[in-house]
Amino acid sequence: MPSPILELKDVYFRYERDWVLEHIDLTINQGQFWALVGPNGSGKSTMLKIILGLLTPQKGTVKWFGNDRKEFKHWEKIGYVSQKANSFNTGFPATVYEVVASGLVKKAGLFQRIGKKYRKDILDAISAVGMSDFLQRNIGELSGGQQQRVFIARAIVSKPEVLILDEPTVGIDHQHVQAFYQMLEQLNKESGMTLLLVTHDMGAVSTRVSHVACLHKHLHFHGTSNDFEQLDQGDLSGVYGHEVQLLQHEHVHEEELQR
Ligand SMILES: Nc1ncnc2c1ncn2[C@@H]1O[C@H](COP(=O)(O)OP(=O)(O)OP(=O)(O)O)[C@@H](O)[C@H]1O
Repeated sequence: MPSPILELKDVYFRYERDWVLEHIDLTINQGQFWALVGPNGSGKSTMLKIILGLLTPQKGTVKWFGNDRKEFKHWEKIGYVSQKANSFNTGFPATVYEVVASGLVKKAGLFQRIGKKYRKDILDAISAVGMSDFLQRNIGELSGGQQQRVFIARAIVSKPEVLILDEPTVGIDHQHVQAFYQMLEQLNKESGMTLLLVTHDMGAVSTRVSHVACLHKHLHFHGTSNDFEQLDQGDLSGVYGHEVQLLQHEHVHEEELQR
């Protein structure tokens, strides 16, 4: 039996009068690679905040590693790369090596020098995201996609068991997006790290991930990516109504808008 890492049971959440999330049941097991997809306003960020313990659902339970969220203390097991990572201040004077090393501050202690002891961990994390050739490069000199890889290295250098990524491809140009997903796939397969990727880009991820959850207030589908691929257009329209077109072609629209 695979061990559940994250379990949401019958979760409901509202900010004001209307429910934003209703009856959410989701179990993520060790080693799985999940995509949480949904159109704008479907509740992805809200669900993420609940998962990260930043919001408390009015109903239902959230368990991490079998422990109720309120009793769960081992947040170091969870790595998180926020959407904001790719709007990094490009004037910040730190090298790739230093940015990744800063991911160890909690583990090594703020006032302790992150010395030789952790050098291998830092180099391994940088290598896992394919950035070994840029060790001494200033972070501000890198492209959006390269910066995002460095932030993932910073999140994984302390060896979390789960990595959560919120719309990680937003600042990445179109031709590098597939290489970026490939890197995540490798991270999942080679190190067995459990991944949860939040995105509205359903078409781009469904072949890379092992599982898909489609959110639009409810979880309309959650299961393996193979089962997801079997859903036909009609089923998807049933899930998202008119928004299915937007979901599948949003990246094209974005490109057109930039022209
Ligand atoms: N702080 C808040 N107060 C009130 N309503 C909110 C708040 N944050 C979000 N909402 C509402 O909750 C619903 C879900 O929003 P949420 O940001 O979770 O969706 P999302 O899928 O992450 O959207 P996007 O892809 O645009 O980021 C929306 O109707 C939104 O307007």
